[in-house]
Amino acid sequence: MEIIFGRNKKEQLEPVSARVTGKIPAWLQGTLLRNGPGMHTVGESRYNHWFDGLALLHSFSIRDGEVFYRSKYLQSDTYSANIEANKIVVSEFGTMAYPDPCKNIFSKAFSYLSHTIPDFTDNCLINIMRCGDDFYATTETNYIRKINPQTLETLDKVDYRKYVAVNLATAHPHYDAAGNVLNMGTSIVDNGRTKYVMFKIPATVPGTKKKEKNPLKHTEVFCSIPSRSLLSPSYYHSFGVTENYVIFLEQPFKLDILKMATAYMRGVSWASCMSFHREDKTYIHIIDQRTRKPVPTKFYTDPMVVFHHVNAYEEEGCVVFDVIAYEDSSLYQLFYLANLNQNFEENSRMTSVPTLKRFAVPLHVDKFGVICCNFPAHAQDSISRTSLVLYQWTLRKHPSEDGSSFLQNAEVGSNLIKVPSTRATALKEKDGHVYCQPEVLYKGLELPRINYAHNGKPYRYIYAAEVQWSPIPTKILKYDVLTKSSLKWGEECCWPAEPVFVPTPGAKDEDDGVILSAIVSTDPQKLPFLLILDAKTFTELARASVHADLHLDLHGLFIPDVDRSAEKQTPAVTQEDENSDAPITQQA
Ligand SMILES: CC1=C(/C=C/C(C)=C/C=C/C(C)=C/C=O)C(C)(C)CCC1
Ligand SMILES: [Fe+2]
Repeated sequence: MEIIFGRNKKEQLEPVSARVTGKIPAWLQGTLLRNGPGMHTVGESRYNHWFDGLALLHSFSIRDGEVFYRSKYLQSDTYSANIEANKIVVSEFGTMAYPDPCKNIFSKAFSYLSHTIPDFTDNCLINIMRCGDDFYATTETNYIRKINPQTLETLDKVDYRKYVAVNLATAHPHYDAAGNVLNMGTSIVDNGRTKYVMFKIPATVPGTKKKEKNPLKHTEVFCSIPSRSLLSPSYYHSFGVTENYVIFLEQPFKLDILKMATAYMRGVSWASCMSFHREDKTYIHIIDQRTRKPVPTKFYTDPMVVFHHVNAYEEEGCVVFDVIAYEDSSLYQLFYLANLNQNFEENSRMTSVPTLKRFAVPLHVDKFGVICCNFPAHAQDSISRTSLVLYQWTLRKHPSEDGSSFLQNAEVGSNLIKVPSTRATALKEKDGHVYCQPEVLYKGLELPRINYAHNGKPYRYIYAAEVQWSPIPTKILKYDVLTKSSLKWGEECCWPAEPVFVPTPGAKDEDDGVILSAIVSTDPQKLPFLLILDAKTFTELARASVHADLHLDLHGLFIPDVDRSAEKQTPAVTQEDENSDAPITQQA
C-alpha cells in the first residue's frame, strides 16, 4: 500500500496523451479536474496523516475522443515554505510543524500567545470549487487558492476572513441552478461567540469595474447558528440542501478550542484536538432559506459522525436527507500513514462501517400537533398560531374527503413521518423535541456523488466508491434508492477514485450520462487509467491509460467544454462592457 499512500508522486507538467481503448462518446468534451494529497515527505521529514499531504492537482482533458493527462503541485505558501526549507515547516491536520527560524512567512503561527486561533495552512488538498468563472482549490481552513483549470497554475491566495468571519469553511459547497455558491464555516470565539455561518457567493456580479467583478467581494451571510458550546464547536465536512432548506448536523465530533490554542506549545497536531463524545447527541438543524432562520423545533438523533451528505429533498411536509454515517470518528484514525503502510490489512480494518442512512424530519411540528401531507405552502407560512388551532379544529370537525390535507394531534411517542419514500421515523417527545431514527439503506460506501441536476430534489441514484473491510475503495457502485439494488464495477489491483457523473446533453433520465473515475493500479503490468462507464448499465465504454504517476485523490469536478467555448465566444472584457450577467452551466 506504500505504493498508493506513502510515496511522493511525480508531477506530469506537460500534457501526456493517453492510450484510449473502447469508444469515448462524441459528446463528452471537457476536463475532469481533481485534487488530493501527492507528497508525503519533504527532505527527511514525513507527514503523519494521509490528509496532510501536499495538494497535487490533476486533470484529464477529453476532446474528440482523445484524452490528455497532466498534474501539478499546488504552489501554496505551505508548499513553497516546505520546499525552500527542505523539510515540513507548516502544520497540517495530523502533523504539527514549526516554521524555519530563519524565515518569517508563517510568523503568525506563533500568535497563539496573543490570539486564540493560530494561522492555518493554505495546502488546499481536498476539492475544487467553482465561483463564477473562477476555480479554487479548497481545504477546510480559512484559505482557498485560485487556480487555472487548464494549466493547473496556482493563482491568488484568498483568505475567506476578508469577506466573511469564518476560521474554517467546508470544502463541499453547494451550487444553485445559476451557479451561486452556498457554503458554511465556523467562526471561533469571535466577539465572545462561536457560531456556524452559512454564506452565499454570487456567480455573477453586475459591477462595472474589473475589481468589483470578484464574486467573493459580494459574499453575503445568510444565516448563523450559535454553537452549543463556545469552546467546543462541532467538526463537519459537508452539509445538505433541499430547494427551500439547509441541513446542518451539529455532531458530537468536536474541536477543542483550548487544546487548539495550546497545540503549538504542546507540540501536538490539530487532529489530537478533535474528539468524539459518544455520550452526546447529534442535533439536526434545518434552516429555511426563505426566512433565513432555523426551524424552531429541536430535532436530534443518536451520536454519529458524518463526513459526506449525499442528497436531500422535500416530501409532503418533511425534509428527507441521506448521509454516509459512522458510529464513531475512527475513520480519521485509519488514515495515519503508519497504519496504511505497514500491516495494512490488520491496521486498517474498519471498526465502524460507512453506512448510507436516510433521515426524515417533519417540518411543521408544534405543541398542538404536526401538519402532514399537502397542507398548502402559503397557508403554512402565513397562518398564525391562533388560526392554526382554528384550522385544526375545523379539520377535525370536517375532515377533507380525500384525506390529502390534514392536521394531526400527534401523541407523545408517535411517529410523525408518513412519507412514502422512507421507513425513517421521527418521534415526538414530552418536551416537544423530536427524536429522528434513520432507515439504513446500504453498508460499505463512501465518496458519494449524484446527478447534480437532482441536488436538493427527489432522486434515485447514488454513485459511490465501495469500501469493504478497509477505507480504501475497491469498486465503484451505483445504488438505486428506489429499488435498493446496486450495480458495481471492479477489477483486480485497481483502486478507484470518487466516481463523477456527467449528464448526456439533453438527458431525459436521471442516469443518462457517464461515470468518470481515475483508477490507480498496483499491477506493474497495468497503467493507471481514466475509466468511462455508461451510468445506466455500468458497463465500460472506454478507458484512457496514461504513462504517469497517478495518485489516489479526494474530490473534483468536470468542466464541460460548453463553458470554455462560451468563454472563447465572449469578446475580451473591457472596462466598459463588463455588465454581463449571463448564468453559467454548473457542474458540481
Ligand atoms: C488543517 C486543519 C484542519 C484540516 C482538516 C482536513 C484537511 C480534513 C480533511 C478531511 C477529509 C479529506 C475528509 C474526507 O472525508 C482542521 C481540522 C479543519 C482544523 C485545523 C487545521
Ligand atoms: Fe469530502
